[in-house]
Amino acid sequence: MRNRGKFKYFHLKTAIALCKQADTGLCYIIRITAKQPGVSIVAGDLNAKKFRSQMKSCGNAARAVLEAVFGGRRPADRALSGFFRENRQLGSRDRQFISESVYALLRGWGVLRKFLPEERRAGLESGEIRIGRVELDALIFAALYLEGTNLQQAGVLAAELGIPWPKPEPDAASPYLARAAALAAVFGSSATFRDSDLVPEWVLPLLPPDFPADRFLADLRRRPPMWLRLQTRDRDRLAAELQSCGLALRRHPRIANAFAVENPKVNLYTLDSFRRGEFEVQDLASQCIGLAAAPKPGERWLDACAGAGGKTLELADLMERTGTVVACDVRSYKLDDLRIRARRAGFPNIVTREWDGKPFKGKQAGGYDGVLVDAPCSCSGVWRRNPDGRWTLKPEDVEEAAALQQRILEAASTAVRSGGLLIYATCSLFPRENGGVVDAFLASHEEFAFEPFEHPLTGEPCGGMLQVRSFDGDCDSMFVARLRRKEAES
Ligand SMILES: C[S@@+](CC[C@H](N)C(=O)[O-])C[C@H]1O[C@@H](n2cnc3c(N)ncnc32)[C@H](O)[C@@H]1O
Repeated sequence: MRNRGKFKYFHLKTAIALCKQADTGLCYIIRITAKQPGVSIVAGDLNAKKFRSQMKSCGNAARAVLEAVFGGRRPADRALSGFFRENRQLGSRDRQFISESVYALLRGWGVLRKFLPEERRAGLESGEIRIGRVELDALIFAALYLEGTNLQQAGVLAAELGIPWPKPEPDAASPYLARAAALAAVFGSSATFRDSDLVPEWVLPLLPPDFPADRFLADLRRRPPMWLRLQTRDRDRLAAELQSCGLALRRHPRIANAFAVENPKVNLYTLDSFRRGEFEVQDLASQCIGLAAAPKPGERWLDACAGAGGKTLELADLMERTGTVVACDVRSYKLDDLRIRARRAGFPNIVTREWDGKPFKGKQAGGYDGVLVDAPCSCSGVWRRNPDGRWTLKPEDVEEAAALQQRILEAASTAVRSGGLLIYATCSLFPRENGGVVDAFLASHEEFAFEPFEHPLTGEPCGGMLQVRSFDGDCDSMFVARLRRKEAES
């Protein structure tokens, strides 16, 4: 750090510095040019006073989220929405910065936790101690620096905390690990880092044997884009309308209804097109489940684990609003959201029903052309969006999930008619919950067999089971199996 009159400079990169004007508190990212002595402002005027108050809220939010997550009370998304509900004075920019910082903290936790002394780390992760304010601010700075996306804020934080700007080794093979090492140097930590720090140690051995762990781990460093599924055939008109609202959209090359939002800064839920039910936010991997099921118009389908109905709506849309999709869930309150979504889009072919999770009887038994079982799972496939799950899931949870999935698949399969389809899906990456459950089911159900289908994202043939991976489409990861019940001999 250097003092020059009323400016203080904090070096960010070789030729980039953060400049804080002492009298006004305004901060600038500046470029120091060799040709033209002096400086040019390249980013922002960030008001340090405002930023300090934003940081205070950010620290409060981060503490509330870490305590909820590690105390086993609530997942991060719910803890953060709770914090925003209790702090209604926060504007949309504050919320965005807070949310980005808290998620950066959780995404990089495997690296960042190494900067804490062992005892404090253990106490914090077991929910027994509160994290100190300075410690928390330093971790937020480290999280922002590590991801390299909010460097201006990281620069101001470093200045406030008196942390020298880390200097990563230039031309390192992994800039991310180089930034982690540079942080360790400024924190006086002797920790060393590997890509695999981004998940607990037990995770990689449970992935499929040929799984490209390097690509999986690289994806865990950033969240996937938001994906929309358009629910109207008038796609060009809707895409143009969304673009005119300031959204930058990228259409998936193979799936006509799937659009990535490159700049999710607009509140989608306030748009007229959303109120008309013309699109839903649904990850690309999740959209693959409906496409693998490929229900036909006029058919009768059962969505046995419908929850808030993301896939129910997709099935109903693929059926061109004809036939019937019966949406069930053992937690009937979850169907409330589904009803609202179905009404908003005016689907005439969705009905909801409670289910006790037991085998179907009477007319329901064998009463459906297709049954979808989108089973509750470890959710390891959505760790890009919900990074806290990486730090709270235990190996025994995977075993428990597999046992539950087996029971649900067994019970739901009774609703498939002779010659009908049974689709099993999870948002897990672990074969124990995926192929393991399907193979065990088939071993005691000779009347079902795999049915090949096309990979919705690539068009490649799949032999009846598919793991959609995050790097197949910059999305979440999901598993799907397509089974057909053999025609009964008459
Ligand atoms: C992965 S979520 C479903 C998500 C939903 N299909 C969607 O696309 O939005 C799994 C659902 O299975 C339900 N479920 C069904 N049987 C269950 C059981 N025996 N125990 C726990 N959850 C069960 C959960 O309530 C939950 O809503």
